[in-house]
Amino acid sequence: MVKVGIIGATGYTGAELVRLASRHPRVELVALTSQTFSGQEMARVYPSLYGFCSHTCKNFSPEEVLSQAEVVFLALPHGHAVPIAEEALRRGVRVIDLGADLRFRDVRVYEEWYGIKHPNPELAARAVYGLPEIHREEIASAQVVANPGCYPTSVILALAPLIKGGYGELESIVIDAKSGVSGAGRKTEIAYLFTECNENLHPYGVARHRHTPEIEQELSLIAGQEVRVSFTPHLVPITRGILSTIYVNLKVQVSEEELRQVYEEFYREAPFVKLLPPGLWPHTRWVYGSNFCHINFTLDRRTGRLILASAIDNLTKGASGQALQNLNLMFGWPEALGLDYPGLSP
Ligand SMILES: NC(=O)C1=CN([C@@H]2O[C@H](COP(=O)(O)OP(=O)(O)OC[C@H]3O[C@@H](n4cnc5c(N)ncnc54)[C@H](OP(=O)(O)O)[C@@H]3O)[C@@H](O)[C@H]2O)C=CC1
Ligand SMILES: CC(=O)N[C@@H](CCC(=O)OP(=O)(O)O)C(=O)O
Repeated sequence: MVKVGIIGATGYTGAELVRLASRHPRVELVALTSQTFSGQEMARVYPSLYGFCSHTCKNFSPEEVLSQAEVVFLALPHGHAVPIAEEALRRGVRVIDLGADLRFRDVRVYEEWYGIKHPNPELAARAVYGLPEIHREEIASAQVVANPGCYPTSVILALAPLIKGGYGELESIVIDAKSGVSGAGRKTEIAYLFTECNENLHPYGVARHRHTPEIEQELSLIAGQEVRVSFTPHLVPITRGILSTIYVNLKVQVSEEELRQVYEEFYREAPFVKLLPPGLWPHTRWVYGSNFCHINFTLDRRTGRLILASAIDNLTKGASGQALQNLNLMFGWPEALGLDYPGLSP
C-alpha cells in the first residue's frame, strides 16, 4: 500500500479523489487536510462517503502531511503548489498537483495568463504534464506531475492523433466547449448560484480563457510546430461533465475510415479513451463518474472540415481520476487499477 495525503480534500476535486482512492486497492489515505472543515469527519462533509472513509479532516501543515505520506495530491486553487512541492521534493515525497502552477514549460506563458509571478521556473520545467495518453513514459519516472486542466484533457485527447498524423490544418482549429458547474469548484459566487446557472447557457472567458495556452502548448509539442487555437468555453446547467465540439480543416485527402484506423492505432494501449462507433456521438452522461473519454468525429464533405466531439467527466478524467491514473503509472501499477468501471448512465 502507498501512503497518500490530500491537501484540499474537501473541495470538489479533493472529495472526488477521496471517493476514488477509497476504492483503490493499493492506496492508503493517511491525511486529509481542510481549513474550513478541520475537526469534521470527511463523511460528514460528503455523506456519500459514509462507510468508505473514516478520516477526520484536519488543518495539517504541509510538513505534517509530508511526514506521513509517500505521495501528496494538491487539490488547491492556483498559486499554492510550489512551496509544498519544493518541500515534498526535499523529503522524497512524490507530488501530483491538480492545479495549473506547474503545467507550463515556459513560465512566461503562465505569468501572462494567470497574472502570477512564477516562484520556481526550474520546478515547472522539471514537472511532467500528466496526460498519460501523451506522456506515459515520462510520468512513470516523474517526481512531480502537473495534472492537466479539464478542458485541455478533452480537447487534446480529441485532437492528438489527427495532429500527430499531420492531417489537420493547424491554423484552423476552433473549439466550442461546455462544462458543468462543478468545474468552477465548491465556491460561493453569484455566477454559480442555482438561480443564475439553471435554465441558462453562456460563453465565458472568450478569447482569453487560461486553458487556451495549455491546449496550445501540448498541441504544439505533438505537431512539432506552433499551434494556435480559438477556444470558447460555456457554462451549462449540469453538475458534472465536459463536452468539446471541435472543427478542423483537413489538409490532406483522407477518408473517414482511414482516420478511424489512425485513432484506433493511436489509442490501442490507452484504457480510458474510446472512439465510439460511427454516428454514435458522445454524451456527458455516458462518462459521468468514470475516467473514460468518449470521442467521435465525422468528415463534413461539403466544407472539408472534420467535426469532432469529446466527452469527459471534469472531476474524474478531467481531474481526480486522471490524477490516480498518473499515480498508477508512477508506481508501475496497471494504468487502470482501481479506475476501470463505466459511467453512471442508466
Ligand atoms: N473542478 C474541476 O473540475 C477541476 C479543477 N481543477 C483544479 O483543481 C484545483 C482544485 O479545484 P476544486 O477542487 O474544483 O476547487 P474547490 O474550490 O472546490 O476546492 C479547493 C479547496 O482548496 C482549499 N483552499 C481554498 N483556498 C485556499 C487557500 N488560500 N489556501 C489553502 N487552501 C485553500 C479549500 O479547502 P479548505 O478551505 O477546507 O482548506 C477548498 O476546498 C484547482 O486548482 C482547480 O483549478 C482541475 C481540473 C478540473
Ligand atoms: C466551469 C469552470 O469554471 N471551469 C473552470 C475550469 C476548471 C479546471 O480545469 O481547472 P484548472 O483551473 O485546474 O485549469 C474554468 O473555466 O476556469
